Amino acid sequence: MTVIAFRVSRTQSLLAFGETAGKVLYGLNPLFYGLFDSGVIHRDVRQLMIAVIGLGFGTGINGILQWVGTSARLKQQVYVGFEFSRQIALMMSEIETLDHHEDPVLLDKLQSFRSWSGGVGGALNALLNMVNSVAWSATTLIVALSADWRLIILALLGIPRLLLVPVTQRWNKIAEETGSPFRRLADQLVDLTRDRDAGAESRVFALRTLLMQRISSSSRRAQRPDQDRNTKTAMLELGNGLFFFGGAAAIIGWMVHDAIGGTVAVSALTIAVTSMGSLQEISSGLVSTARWLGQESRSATRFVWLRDYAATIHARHTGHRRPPARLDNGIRLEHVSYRYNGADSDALCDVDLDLPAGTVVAVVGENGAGKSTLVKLLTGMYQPTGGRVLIDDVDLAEIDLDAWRARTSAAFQDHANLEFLAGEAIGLGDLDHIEDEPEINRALADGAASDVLTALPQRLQTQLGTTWPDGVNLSGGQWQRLAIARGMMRRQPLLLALDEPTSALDAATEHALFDRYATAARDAGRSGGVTVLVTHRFSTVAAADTVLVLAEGRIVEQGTHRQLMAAGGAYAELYEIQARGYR
Ligand SMILES: Nc1ncnc2c1ncn2[C@@H]1O[C@H](COP(=O)(O)OP(=O)(O)OP(=O)(O)O)[C@@H](O)[C@H]1O
Repeated sequence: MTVIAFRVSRTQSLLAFGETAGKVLYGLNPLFYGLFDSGVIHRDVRQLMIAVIGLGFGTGINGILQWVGTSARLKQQVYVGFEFSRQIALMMSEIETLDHHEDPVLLDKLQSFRSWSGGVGGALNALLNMVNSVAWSATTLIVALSADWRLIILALLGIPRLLLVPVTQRWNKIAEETGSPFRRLADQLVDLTRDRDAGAESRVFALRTLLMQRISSSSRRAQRPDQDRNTKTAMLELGNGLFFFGGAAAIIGWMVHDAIGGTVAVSALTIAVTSMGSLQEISSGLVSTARWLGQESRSATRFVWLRDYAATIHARHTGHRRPPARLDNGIRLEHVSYRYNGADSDALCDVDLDLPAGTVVAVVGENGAGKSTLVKLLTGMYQPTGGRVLIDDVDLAEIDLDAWRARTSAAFQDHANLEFLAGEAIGLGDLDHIEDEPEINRALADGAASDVLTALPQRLQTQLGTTWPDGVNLSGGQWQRLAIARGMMRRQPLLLALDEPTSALDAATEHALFDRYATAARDAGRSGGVTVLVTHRFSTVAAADTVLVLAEGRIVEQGTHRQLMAAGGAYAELYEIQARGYR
């Protein structure tokens, strides 16, 4: 990590070492104090001059070097902090699947990592502190020993404090990890107070007091391990301080006794007294450096854990085959099951299914039936825990996921409200055409969203989102239609997955849109692409080539609208119930 820190900004890293030179100069001060006392006692002007120049020069240069070094360190810390945030974002975005967004262990680790990212930013800081402390302690020790051998005992008195560092490190690690879930909870609750949509609900239901209570209680629970750790560390430090200063007082007393007897020079006594403070400071410096290093190494361990986690997921998906240019047979699910991490039953269970090339498939079913899970397996967001998804007879696990994604498109109910320029928010659906206005307008038309654009003051150049200067807010339905248009950007995808993208639209608009998808899908039949539409509205799916009815993770009915109606099963019954509701 230190190497990365050094690479991020070499100049600042090198300037930061100015402090080390300053520390060496500062370590010579006891020598000049001793010289000064001796000069006064022996009325030696030369000694006095050297002492005064030495002290003045050392202190002045040290001040400048400290200033240069500290400013460089601070800048360095910010640069390195950014670099590590960038690397985390890169690692997270490179993970091909979505499982990690739902893994509480990973989320807690990420929280610890974020909360203590100062430790990462301070990688070089910790190293510098160590180098500074070592340079300073070596200079001080040489100066002290040149005055009196007993001063080595002063240095040894700081050792127990250093030996106890692993104990405090353990306390720190426990405190950071125990507090992490509560810190994450507190952060999420604070986010709820900032989020506009959650803000509406929290006002309607008068949740302010409850939210504030929960924020306070989770913050308290997050801080409690820190407080316990601080109390224990303070007690330990008190013990260490008493031990050091008790021992130091005995040694100085011994030297004073000898000075009165004339066997120790007054200058040596001065060096002893001034060194005592320095040695205590040095031992504090070394202890806090060791703590920094400990925190740094814990952050590094989490960083490495995250990197290994990302690599494990990468390794799970080793597929490197290209997806076909067009689908001849279509997509087949062969005894596919999927169970979420920690769940005790399958969300999808032994699904055996053909989605023929060029067809439009509607998926219906009650809440929790497994519809979204099916879509996520088709788009490769999750890998089946059993069975295979075959793309023209090739297992999706053998296909390069990035390449597969480049040939698929989607729109989701939980779409992102991308607060970019309107044109970008749509064009992102196909990066090669992000600035291609005709294509963006075509996608808007295919997604029945052209009128959303008409209402925007600067059309495609309109900034979306009122949190930005001149930003425009959209209604839930308008955001959703832009998300659908984004999904329409890619021409002739092999899979177009539409997971309830029309839930915020009225039934008539959804019906019209779905008919349009069906026509577009048949027109685009040249690529053999499969269109999968998930919906709760049975009335909109009549145009589909196949309707799948899912219940509790299984396909319970399958056929055309007519066939299913004629069969008089669950589909026909639910269709009738919904149709009565609309009459
Ligand atoms: N991240 C998750 N972790 C654990 N279980 C999950 C997760 N997501 C979904 N499930 C469970 O898997 C099952 C299927 O969920 P899925 O979201 O696929 O249903 P759905 O048919 O799309 O529902 P809806 O119509 O409400 O969107 C449900 O029992 C749900 O509780």
